[in-house]
Parts: sequence; structure tokens; C-alpha cells
Amino acid sequence: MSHLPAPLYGFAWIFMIFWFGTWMVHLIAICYGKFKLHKKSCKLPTESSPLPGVSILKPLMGVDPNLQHNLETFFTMDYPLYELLFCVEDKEDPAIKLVEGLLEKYPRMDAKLFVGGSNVGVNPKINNIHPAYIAAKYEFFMISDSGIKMKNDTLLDMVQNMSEKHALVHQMPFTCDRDGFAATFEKVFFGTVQSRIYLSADVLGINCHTGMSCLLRKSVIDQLGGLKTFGCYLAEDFFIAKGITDLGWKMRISNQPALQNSGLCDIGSFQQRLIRWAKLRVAMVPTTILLEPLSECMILGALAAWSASLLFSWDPLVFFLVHILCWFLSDWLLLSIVQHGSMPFHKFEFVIGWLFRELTGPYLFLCALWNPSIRWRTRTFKLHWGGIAYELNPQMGQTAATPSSSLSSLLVTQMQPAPTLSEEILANDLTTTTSKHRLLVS
Ligand SMILES: CCCCCCCC/C=C\CCCCCCCC(=O)N[C@@H](CO)[C@H](O)/C=C/CCCCCCCCCCCCC
Ligand SMILES: O=c1ccn([C@@H]2O[C@H](COP(=O)(O)OP(=O)(O)O[C@H]3OC[C@@H](O)[C@H](O)[C@H]3O)[C@@H](O)[C@H]2O)c(=O)[nH]1
Repeated sequence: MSHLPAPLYGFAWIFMIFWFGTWMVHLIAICYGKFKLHKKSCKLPTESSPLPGVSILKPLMGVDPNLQHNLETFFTMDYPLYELLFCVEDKEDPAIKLVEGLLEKYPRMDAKLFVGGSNVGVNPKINNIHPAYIAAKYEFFMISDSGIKMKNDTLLDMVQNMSEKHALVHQMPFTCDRDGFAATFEKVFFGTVQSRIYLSADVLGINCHTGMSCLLRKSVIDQLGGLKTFGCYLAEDFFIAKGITDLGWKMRISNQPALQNSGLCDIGSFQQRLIRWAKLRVAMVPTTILLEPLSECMILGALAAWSASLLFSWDPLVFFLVHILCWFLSDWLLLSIVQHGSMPFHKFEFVIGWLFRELTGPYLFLCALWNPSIRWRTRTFKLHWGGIAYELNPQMGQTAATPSSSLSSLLVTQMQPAPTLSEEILANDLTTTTSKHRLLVS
């Protein structure tokens, strides 16, 4: 033992401590998941504290086979007071017709459609929803991505999690039950590695906010300068949460995980999405360059097995195999807690999905490091360290509402400054309303 250089022992101890810490993360996630998720709140509204109104902002771009069904779940929720604000950038987007159909089907619903978006920054989602944010009439507003499906009581659950100390309640990303291996892979990803980090981060107060479904206090976001403050970032979710906690407010997850139910579900685009998210994390929190690969099951298992053989002369192969078996079982347990019901796939499919996730995870992370440019829907971006984004090759004179051409790749434009208040008021004044369809075009 003494003939090996001392730094090797140092590394071995570091890996062993990290390995132990990671198992603590597993334990925290399982215990907290069991305690928190799928619990019905007993906090009922009273006459003196009725349920608050909520403005729901829905950024839409394109139509997929599940969109109609997903959007319809927003019209049928058990919640007394809310408005639905649908947002579409492109005047030719087929989502407009779909929303108009729903507005006609549910004429009594307080719902509007905003077409044209705005140009308050580089983030196309923020640009899309900004007009609706300005028009939102309630103190609480929700940002809900197009692929989200609601249960009857999801909004109620989120509101009940919003105490007077909280300014952000977010849903932990998860998925609906859908057919096919891609759907299994998505469920395994969100129900294991993502839930583990998300749940432990919520317990430890670490910002891990993924903004696909979140409820916010408008006065707090206004205090931060409005939603446009976050238009310069692609990861607006991370910076919204940071801004809120920097002001001393708290954030937490709701009891129900978010049910992503996009009608387009394939391995390739899901992996591209994971790569895009990893690029955001690397730019925002550079320590993840080390932490993420180290916290992968196979890599950590190999390093810990080497460390255990060096420090305690344990058989590294046995250590590695036991580590993988325990990790696998712990992931199954966590997934079962998050799913809270029968799995839509056979255990054997879980084994394949889990192995596929564990073996491809480090590779996807490498892909993210290899090519830092970020493709999101129709546009390509790059990030500065820290997270400020700029769009690659936007067409000159074009608003952010129009997709950029990938041919003009030589042009690199910095983010647009946020418009002044007077520009914004002007933009609002230009908003036209056709009351029949409650369609607002800016
Ligand atoms: C001693 C054990 C340490 C464990 C270290 C764990 C290392 C982190 C590994 C993976 C990070 C995965 C983060 C998953 C959620 C992020 C999903 C996502 O990328 N969403 C983006 C798009 O919506 C969003 O903009 C990003 C939001 C959050 C980024 C947070 C990055 C910091 C991650 C560090 C978390 C450590 C938590 C450790 C808990 C003990
Ligand atoms: O150009 C765009 C891209 C996306 N969007 C909208 O933004 C929402 C999220 O888009 P996608 O489903 O493509 O992307 P993701 O699920 O990966 O988004 C996620 O990652 C990036 C974060 O900034 C988001 O908050 C988070 O929701 C959708 O509602 C989509 O319609 C736009 O309005 N315009």
C-alpha cells in the first residue's frame, strides 16, 4: 500500500466520499419522494381566504397529435378562477386554428389567444409569452409548456403549495404513460436520474428549477423587472428561480409531478433535448462539468471500486457489481414512488431502458461539451459563460417572432436590449382584439 504515490490515496478518498454522498442523495430522494409526492393537501379554501385567481400562460409552437387533448385538460380543471392565455408567435402556425376551435368549444372559458409574440430578448419562449404576461390580470400566473397535461386538481395542488413565504411552485418533470421504447426511456430518465436530483435539490434548497410548469407571483417578477428581464437567457427558468430566492422568497415543488404528454416521442429528439439542457447547465453552473459525469452510475461505480480496492483491498469487480445492482434497485424504487401506480411497461423493458439511459448518459454529456451551439426548435443559439445567450444567424430586421435562416450563419448578433416602457406601452396599444375569437395580434 505504501509504495503508491500519496496523491492516489487522496483521489481514492475523494471518490469514496463522493460515492457515499451520492448514496445519501439516493436516500434523500426516496424518502422525500415518498413523503411529498401525490399527497392530497388538506388546506381547503375558506370564506376569509378563498382560492386566488391564476393567469395561465401557454406558449405554443406547432401542433402534435396530443396537443388538442393536452390543451383541453386546461379547460376542464376543477378550479374556480383562472384565465387561459394562449400564445403563438407565427401568424401561420397551425396551433392558432386548434386554439380557435377550443375557444369556440368552450365559449364560457375566460381564454384569449395572443398572436405575434414580442421581441424582449433572445429567449423565444419569453418573447412568445411576454404579451400575455403584460395582459395577465391575476397576482398568480402559471407558465405551462405546450406538452403539459393537467389533472383536474393539478392547479389546486400548485396553489395549495404556495404559502406566503413562497413565490415559485414548480412541478417536477415527469411523463404520461405512452407506448413505445422512446416513452419508456423518457419515463426512466425523468423518474430516476432527474427525480433523484430534483427531489434532493428541493430538500437542500438548491436551484434545480425546470420551467415547464410553474406557478409564480407576478408582483415578485415585476419587482425583478418583469418577465423581459429573463429574455436574455435561454435557461430563463434557472434565472427566474435565482432572482426569486435572491430576493428572499422561497420556492418548492408541488405534490404532483408534471405530466409531459407530447405527441411526438422519439429517442433522437429526446436525446437532443437532453443535450440542449446539459449545454445550459454547463454554461450556467460550470462545476457540473465535473459533477455530472462523476455522478453517473457506471463512472462512479468504477472509480469507487478502484478506491475501495486501494484503500480497503476489497475486490473491485464485486464492489462494482453490487454498486450497480443497488443503484438499479434504488432507481426502480424511486421510479415506482414517482409513478404512483402500475408501470406502463414490463420490468424487462425497465432493465433495457435503464441500461440504455446509464450507458448513453455520459456520451450525451460529452456531445454537449463537444458542440456548444444550441439548437432550439427553429433557431440556433450560443451561450456566454454565466448563461447570457445570443442567437446565431438571425435574419436582419426580423423580429424574434420569425424563424431565422440557417444559411446566414456568418451573422452573429448579440441580444437585443429590452424595450423601454414607452415602447412596450406602444406595443400594447397596437394590440387589436376581435372579441368573437378573443384573438389578440401584436
Ligand atoms: C455528493 C453528491 C453530489 C451529487 C452531484 C449531482 C451532480 C449533478 C448531476 C446532474 C444535474 C442534473 C440536473 C437535473 C435537472 C436539470 C434539468 C435541466 O437541465 N433543466 C434546464 C432546462 O429547463 C434548466 O435551465 C436548468 C435548471 C437547473 C440547473 C441546475 C444545475 C446545477 C445542478 C447541481 C445540482 C446538485 C444537486 C445535488 C443534490 C444534492
Ligand atoms: O421557439 C420557441 C421554442 C419553444 N417555445 C415554447 O416553449 C415551450 C418549451 O419548448 P420545448 O418543449 O421545445 O422545450 P423544453 O421542454 O426543452 O423546454 C424547457 O427547456 C428550456 C427552458 O427554457 C424551458 O423553460 C423549459 O420548459 C413550449 O411550450 C414551446 O411551445 C416557443 O414558444 N418558441
